Formats: sequence, structure tokens, C-alpha cells
Amino acid sequence: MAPPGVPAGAFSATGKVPGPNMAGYSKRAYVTFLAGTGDYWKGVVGLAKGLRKAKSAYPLVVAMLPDVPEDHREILRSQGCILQEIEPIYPPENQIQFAMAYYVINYSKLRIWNMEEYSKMMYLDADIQVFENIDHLFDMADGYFYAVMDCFCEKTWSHSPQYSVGYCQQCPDKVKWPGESMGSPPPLYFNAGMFVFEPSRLTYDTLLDTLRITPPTPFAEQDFLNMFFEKTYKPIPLVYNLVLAMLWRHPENVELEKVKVVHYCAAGSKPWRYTGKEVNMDREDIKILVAKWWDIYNDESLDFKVEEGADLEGETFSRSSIMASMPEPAVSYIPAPSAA
Ligand SMILES: O=c1ccn([C@@H]2O[C@H](COP(=O)(O)OP(=O)(O)O)[C@@H](O)[C@H]2O)c(=O)[nH]1
Ligand SMILES: OC[C@H]1O[C@H](O[C@@H]2[C@@H](O)[C@H](O)[C@@H](O)[C@H](O)[C@@H]2O)[C@H](O)[C@@H](O)[C@H]1O
Ligand SMILES: [Mn+2]
Repeated sequence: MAPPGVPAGAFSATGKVPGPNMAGYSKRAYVTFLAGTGDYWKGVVGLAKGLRKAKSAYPLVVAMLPDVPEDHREILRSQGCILQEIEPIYPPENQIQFAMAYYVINYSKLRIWNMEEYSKMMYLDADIQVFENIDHLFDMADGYFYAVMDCFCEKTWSHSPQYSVGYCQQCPDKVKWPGESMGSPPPLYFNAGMFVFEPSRLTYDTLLDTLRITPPTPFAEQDFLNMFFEKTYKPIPLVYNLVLAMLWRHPENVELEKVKVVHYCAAGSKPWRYTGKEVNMDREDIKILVAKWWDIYNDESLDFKVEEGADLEGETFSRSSIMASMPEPAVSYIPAPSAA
């Protein structure tokens, strides 16, 4: 018997609801973060449709702040997303100049560690698109934090010692780290727009306790996560999170035809806001990647559909559709750490 609110026949001919004891049931999901009343919901729609086009077997959960308006929520539900409202998390009182002022809301991403209804999740920023199936990343060994290494060459890094000496982990032999004057080189550093992790209440509580005593830094939760997971961080190939700046900073490291995941994080590269006027935005490769994002966003055949007696093997019906038609899980509120 399907749970209340789930259309009859939304599962399988047997009418059985996939559950933890059923073979092939997966406690895995993609998760993204949505905040504010702005236009990032378009990124989430694009991501939901991209995962569907890549025939991903897992649902897309949206960890959203209370300020996300109902009309945006309805659009995301209609695209098969599982919406989960989270409370914001703020860093300790600080005078820091974040690399981008809005980064302060990104600490709220930490709520995803509390989603213990999933055994393994992959976080993806809303300005990311998945162009090929990457479900296999969920099969990597447990106990590690998997993400792609970042680049320190953009002006957004001008506050850092790496930038001041021209060092980047993407080309450690080009400008060597001046160990004699600056001590050991910085540990490998990941971009926090994409990572594979295991939700755990213990990790969640430790993250929040640690955050309370950690002075904020320019890249906000990305810096914090790099500090917290330094010992368990395992780099994965950049094909799983192409930070666009790599195209002009380290083209020798990029084989664009092999890239599976694109992260539209360079200034002016958000496809739904793209004008082509900012620095590097008039590049042919950027124009192609933005057009590829729009092709998916505008493709109505990729919209979420559940017709009566839907063909479960059908193109647009996958586990994510099944999961998405489940009622939204109750929200568990954990008071945000005191700002003081
Ligand atoms: O107004 C905003 C700004 C950011 N985000 C979320 O926070 C993530 C991180 O911000 P962004 O991707 O802009 O940072 P970048 O990767 O460009 O540094 C976004 O991808 C969204 O998932 C959001 O929902 N609303
Ligand atoms: O809140 C801090 C953010 O820091 C990161 O973005 C940065 C970083 O990648 C720099 O290395 C780039 O130079 C820059 O363009 C880019 O915006 C994450 O993508 C984002 O999810 C989020 O964690
Ligand atoms: Mn991003």
C-alpha cells in the first residue's frame, strides 16, 4: 500500500514501496542547498533535469532555508525534488571580510550532515551541472571525504599567502612553495561545491561544536570544511567538478571532452544570469558550457512526469521520481549556534 499522498501505481506493478529491506533499495541521495528569494532555484531545476538526463538512480534533496518562497518550492517539487527545510547556521561573531559577502549563509550547508535518513550523499552546489552519470562515486570506500582540488589563482584568493607568492596546488612545481621562509605548504584544499560524504549525527554535532570556536575566514564554510576534514580528505579527478577558472588558469590540467561535472562558479558564469560581459566570459568554451546548461534547462522532455500507471522503465521515471513522490520528511530543528 503506497504511503498517503503518493499516487497509486507510482511504484511498481507489485504496488510495493521500496524500503530499507528491499533488494536494491538505496539510502543514497544527491543534495543541494538553496537559500533566499533570488534566482538560484533555476540552478536547482537545471541540476534536477541534468541528473535525470544522466539517468541517475538517486533522488535530489534540496536543503533549503525558510526564506525560500512557496512558488519556488512548488517549481522544485514539480521537478521531482525532495524539499527539506533547514534552519540557518551562522558563524561566530566576526569582523571577517568574506570573499563574497553572501558566503555567510553557506555555513547552513552543514545541516546536511544531520540527514541520517541517508547513508551516503553527494553534495552539489546549485550552480553545478552533471552532464554524465556519476552514481559510481557513491560506491567509493566509506570513511573519507571526497572532493576535487580547488585553484588559488583567481583574485578571490588575493587575501591568501598562496596567492601572494604565486603558488597553486594545481601546478606545485611551477612556483615552488617557499618552505624556508613560509614553513610547510598548505594541505591539499578542495572546492566545496561538490563532495561525497556520509551523514552522521556525531559528525554533525562535532561540526557545530567546532564551528562555535573557529574564527571565520574568507571562504567561509569551504575553509571550515577543509580544516575539519583535512585528515580524511581524498582528492578525486577534476572531471567531477570543473571549477571554470581552471580553463584559463590551468588548461594543461583540463581535458574538456572528459569533464562530467561543470561548476559555474567563476564571476559572471551563472548560466541563468549569463551576459558574456565579465572577464573570460566571452571565451568560446564558456559559451559552449553555458549553452549546454540551457539545453538541459529548456528540455521539456526532461521535466518530471508521473502519469497513471507510468512505465517504470521509462525515460523520465526513475528511483528519484519514486522518492520524490514520497511525502516531504518532517523537519528536525536544531538551534543554530549562538552568533556570539
Ligand atoms: O543567493 C544564494 C547564494 C548561494 N546559494 C547556494 O549556495 C551555493 C554556493 O554559492 P555559489 O555557488 O554562488 O558560490 P561559488 O561556488 O560561486 O563560490 C550555491 O551554489 C547555492 O546552492 C543560494 O541558494 N542562494
Ligand atoms: O562559501 C565559499 C564558496 O567557496 C567556493 O567557491 C569559490 C572557490 O571555489 C574559489 O576557489 C574560487 O576562486 C571562487 O571562484 C569560487 O567562488 C565553493 O564553490 C562554494 O560552494 C562555496 O563553498
Ligand atoms: Mn558554486
